[in-house]
Amino acid sequence: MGSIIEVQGVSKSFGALNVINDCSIAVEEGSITGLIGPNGAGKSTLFNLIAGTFPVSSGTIRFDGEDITNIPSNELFSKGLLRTFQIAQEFTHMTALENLMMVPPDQPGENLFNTWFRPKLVRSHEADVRQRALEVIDFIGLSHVKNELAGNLSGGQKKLLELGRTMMVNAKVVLLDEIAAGVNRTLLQDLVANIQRLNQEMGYTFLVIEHDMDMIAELCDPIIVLAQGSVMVEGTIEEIQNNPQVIEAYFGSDPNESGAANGTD
Ligand SMILES: Nc1ncnc2c1ncn2[C@@H]1O[C@H](COP(=O)(O)OP(=O)(O)OP(=O)(O)O)[C@@H](O)[C@H]1O
Repeated sequence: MGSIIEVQGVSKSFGALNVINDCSIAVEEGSITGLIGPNGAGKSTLFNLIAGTFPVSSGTIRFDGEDITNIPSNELFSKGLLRTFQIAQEFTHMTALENLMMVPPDQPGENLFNTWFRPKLVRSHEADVRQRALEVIDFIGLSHVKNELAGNLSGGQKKLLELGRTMMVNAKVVLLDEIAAGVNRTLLQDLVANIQRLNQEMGYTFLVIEHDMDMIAELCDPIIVLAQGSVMVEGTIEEIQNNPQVIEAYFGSDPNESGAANGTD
């Protein structure tokens, strides 16, 4: 398979601060690609550029062969490029199931004409969406809390719900930004298993920013290491862990003191 995301020679500055410097990455379709790097390396900024949250200063970004440089995030969302950041704004006063049902864009119910003049169409569409939401909530293992308010879910359950929301639309690529943060080990295993299932069974491609190196090691191949806004090295977990440049970037000149490549920060 070819690349589904291609970042070519992208730079981004905030005022005088050059955060992304002539950066090029390619994300293979069907992969779970990791993006790691020391604090301040520019990982989140690169995500924001890919997801259309910030405009690039220069360079091009392609998604599924199409030039998407500076296309706004809502348009990318409908093309199937999703970032959990934008779907994390779950409505805390709504139930877990309702949160899933809120996701599909262009619901007939949102159209005034349909609501007033074609109520049957709205009702049947709602029934389809509800059925889909029930399947998704079962898939992610949250059926037992489907009627719980989203605000009452644990941190890990919210992350699973965020992942579930990507299943309500036809996602092709999902950008996961530190999804393991604050999630307990049991739910982390559920998250990992669900990401792998979405990858294998539904063909999702993932680009994953993660500080949890166990999760990176379990999930990601290849792994791209970003340092000072450019790619330092790309490879398997073994290649990354044994790369002297990576060890230097993370731990400075004396890796042995820090227990190299096991806890990134
Ligand atoms: N909107 C912004 N305006 C100005 N500077 C910014 C902005 N966003 C990020 N930066 C700066 O860009 C640099 C890279 O930040 P970024 O969050 O992309 O790094 P990161 O690799 O994701 O770091 P971390 O691992 O700590 O999350 C930092 O120096 C940060 O202060």
